[in-house]
Amino acid sequence: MTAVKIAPSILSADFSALWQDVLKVEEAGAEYLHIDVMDGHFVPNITIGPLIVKALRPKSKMFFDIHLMIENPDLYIEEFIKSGADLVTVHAEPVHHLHRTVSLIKEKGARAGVALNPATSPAVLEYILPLVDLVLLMTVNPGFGGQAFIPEVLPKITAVRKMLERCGSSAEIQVDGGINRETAAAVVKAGANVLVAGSAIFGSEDIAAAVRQIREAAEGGEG
Ligand SMILES: O=C(CO)[C@H](O)[C@H](O)COP(=O)(O)O
Ligand SMILES: [Fe+2]
Repeated sequence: MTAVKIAPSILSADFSALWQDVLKVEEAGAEYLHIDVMDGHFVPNITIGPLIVKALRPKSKMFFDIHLMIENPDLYIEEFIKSGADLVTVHAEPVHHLHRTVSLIKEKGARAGVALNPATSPAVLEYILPLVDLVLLMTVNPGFGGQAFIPEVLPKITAVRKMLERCGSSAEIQVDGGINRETAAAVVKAGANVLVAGSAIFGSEDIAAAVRQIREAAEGGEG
C-alpha cells in the first residue's frame, strides 16, 4: 500500500492571510495542497480561479492539487497548469468526453485526476484508467467545506482499489469531505491513500497538530 498523504484544502483557510496558512501546512509536512475551484454552476458556490494558484505558486514548493468542480473544464485546464498546477482533477459528471479531457490534462503536462460524486458509479473509470493518476472519491456532495462524511462511500473506495489492482494501475485514491481524526482510519482501511481535509485542519487552533493527528489516525487504518 502507498504511504498516506495529507492534502489540506484551502477552502477553510483564512483567505485574508492565505499564503501564511499555506506555509503552516507546508511546514507541518502535508504533501499536497488541495485547491477547490467552484463555478456556481456544477456546484452552488464560487471560489478560486487560476490567478490565486499563480499567486501562491512562488510561495510554496508543495504539490498543487487542483480540484475542478466546474462545467466545461477543457476551457480552463491549460491556464491552471500554466499557473502552477501539478495535478488537475475533473469531475466525471459534467464532462461529455472524459477521455478527451483527461488526455488534455496529460498533454499539457500535469497529472490527471478524475473525481466522482458519492452517487456516481466507478464504472465510468474502467476504460480510461491507464491515463488516470488519481481517482478522487467524494465523501460529501461537493460545494462546501465542513459537511458530514458520507459512510456509504466506503465500499466504493474498496471497489476502486480492487479495480486499480485488477488493471495494474498505480493511481492514487483520494478522498475528500468530512475527513478528520474520526474518519481517517476507516477511509485508509477501505483503500484510500490521499486524504483531503479542510475544516479539520484550518479550523483548528493548532494547524500542525491537526495535520499530525489526522496522519496518525490514518496510519492506524493501514495494514
Ligand atoms: O471539495 C471540497 C468541497 O466540495 C472540499 O475539498 C472539502 O469539502 C474539504 O472540506 P472539509 O474537509 O471541511 O469537508
Ligand atoms: Fe475538494
